[in-house]
Amino acid sequence: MSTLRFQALQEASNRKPVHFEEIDRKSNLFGSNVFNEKAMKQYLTSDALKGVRDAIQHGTKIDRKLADYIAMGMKEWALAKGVTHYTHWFQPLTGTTAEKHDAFFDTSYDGSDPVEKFGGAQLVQQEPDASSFPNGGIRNTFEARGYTAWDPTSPAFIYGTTLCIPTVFIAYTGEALDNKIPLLRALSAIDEAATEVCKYFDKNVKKVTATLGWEQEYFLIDKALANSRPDLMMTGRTLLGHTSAKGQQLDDHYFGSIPTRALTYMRDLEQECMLLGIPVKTRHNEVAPNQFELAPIFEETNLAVDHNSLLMDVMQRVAERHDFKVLFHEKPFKGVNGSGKHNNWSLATDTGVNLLSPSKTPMSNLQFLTFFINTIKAVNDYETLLRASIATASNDHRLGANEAPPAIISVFIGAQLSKVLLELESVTTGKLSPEEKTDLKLNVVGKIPDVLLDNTDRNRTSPFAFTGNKFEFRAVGSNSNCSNAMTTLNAIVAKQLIDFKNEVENLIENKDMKKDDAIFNVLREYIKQSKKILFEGDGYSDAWEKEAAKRGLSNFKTTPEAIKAKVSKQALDLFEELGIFNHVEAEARYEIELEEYTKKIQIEGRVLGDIARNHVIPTAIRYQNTLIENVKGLKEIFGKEFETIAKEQITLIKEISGHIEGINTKVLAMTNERKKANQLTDAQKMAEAYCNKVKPYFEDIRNHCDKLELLVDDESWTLTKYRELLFTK
Ligand SMILES: NC(=O)CC[C@H](N)C(=O)O
Repeated sequence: MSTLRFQALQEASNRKPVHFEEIDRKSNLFGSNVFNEKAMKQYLTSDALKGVRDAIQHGTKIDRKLADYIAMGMKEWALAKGVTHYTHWFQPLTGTTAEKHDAFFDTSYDGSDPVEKFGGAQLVQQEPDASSFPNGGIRNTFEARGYTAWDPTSPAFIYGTTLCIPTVFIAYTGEALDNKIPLLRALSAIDEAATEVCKYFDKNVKKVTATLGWEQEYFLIDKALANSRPDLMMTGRTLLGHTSAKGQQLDDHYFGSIPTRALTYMRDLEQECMLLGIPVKTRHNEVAPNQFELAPIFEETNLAVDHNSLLMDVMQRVAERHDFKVLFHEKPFKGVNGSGKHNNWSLATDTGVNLLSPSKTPMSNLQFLTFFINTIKAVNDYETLLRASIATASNDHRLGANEAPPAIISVFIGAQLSKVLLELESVTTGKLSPEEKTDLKLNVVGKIPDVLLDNTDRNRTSPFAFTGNKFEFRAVGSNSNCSNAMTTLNAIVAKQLIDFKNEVENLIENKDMKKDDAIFNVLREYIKQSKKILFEGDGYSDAWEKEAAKRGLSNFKTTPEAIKAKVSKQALDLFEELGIFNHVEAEARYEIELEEYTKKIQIEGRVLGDIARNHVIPTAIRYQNTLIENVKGLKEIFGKEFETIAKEQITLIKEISGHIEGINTKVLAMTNERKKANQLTDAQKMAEAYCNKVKPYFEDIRNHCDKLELLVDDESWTLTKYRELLFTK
């Protein structure tokens, strides 16, 4: 009998929910481990507090002296909470978070005078030994010149006994080495561009903040069971495994109550989130068995991205206490729903207006339409770049499969707003008559809040859907750091708003138009130019693939194809113009992503080869031997007659041999393709070889293994099965 699988099953079925009780109500706990306004007021001098506030609100630099004062306050606060270490917490291009802890504890040169020390220098800058973080050739490994620098816009927090200081990670030569720097640059670009456009409608607007509310989907699998699967442990997904007879067909998990163990985990997790100031609000079961979702209240984008990265780390740690393993992979199980991280995005002014929310007056609705239509136009013009921003080896499995949006980027706006756009499309070219303007304001623009009240339609098949007061970018993968998608989205909309302003100004200055006329004229043209991106139908259907191709929309099914858009002239110009990436940075990131893709497929190929040959084949042979023994026995007893009696067994023996042969040939062929691919020196070509030559063998090998799983005696099958992974609660 296969020991590991059955031991794991035994362990998992003996589990009881871990005892957990909330220590206080959420509102009392919220942010207690965050160096937020409340803590700063208590621990900082008024000058230091003002310094931090100015840095957050206006990007003002904090000088060294002030940094010393802030550090002093931060240290006192942290020590009072039992903290012993501090770390610069950053997000290198690995997609996860990194940290190197240092103790506050220090001594004088001769070892006397032990003290707790932490000054402005330690707060502001550190040089981690970061030579092995991906940098795409920006730095040589032998000169690990990268440093981390404090990002005061995301507050420091305590996790365990460590004070974590959110930082950017930057090369000595100034290039960004992380996910945060480009994001901050994009956020500042959209702030500037959107504020300018807002001034057409309200002169008091001084700042526009991009907001983000992510939804994190994940699978929760019993730790013992997850650990019993080498593929899950090494790659985050199952590379083989026959579909369970029961999957998500009955929707009984989706619409059922949350299983007790999972719920206890969620409560514990939510408490941690409260302490860390992550405003989680929603929890529920997701479509596939053992799949769940968690969502917070939206926040400023930089903070929201930090919170999501932190959350993913915390989720895994809390899961340990509950004997779970969290799977963030976009497609851990074939044949059932995968996991996304839908990014709900909007823009908010410092005067308290959500720019993507229609309101009561025609004027503010014209503002809404301006931002709404500009966003559509941005997605229309940069659909390939947006697709590239969510491209990863793991998300490739999800896009277009089992209730996940397709790889084609399109925008859903609902029937009502489609009607509004249709009406705006026919406004007069040039100056509008007073009657037309009044009519537009009263009957089209002015009616938007009412139409939206009835606009309850949602389209879950759309990768980019308007949902009443925000856009939901649904194509983002559950395992991704949101910053890639958010940097791109905010950048393309920023660029679009800059162009819009220029075009409106041009009409005002050179065509003698009034502001409103100019705005209507430009918007009308944008609507006409953005038709191809709008799609209201079923994004999962084959008909849409055909229609999208006719419209000239891209449909990149794999990462190597999709990410080329990151180094297109259009993208390089955009990033350069907005100061988000220079060409070196953009090229470096593209290389890093290609390399990451190649490595992921390489690892999967190796793990699959290993499991197929070292687990599946020996198990199959053992079972085949049992059958052979059985046939021999039957022959002994029945003589010639055995041929009829042992017919089924003989067929089975042959089938098993066929699959064994299939596995061996395919694994060998795959290994050869890998060797060939490894010879390639061009990163794009290598990734393509892994994608088009190596990866296709995965399905073949898997098919043979999965067939064997159905043939071989359950008792001797070593790999924990889909039904066990998905239905053990
Ligand atoms: N219910 C849903 O919205 C399913 C979403 C799906 N899990 C995705 O990958 O995006």
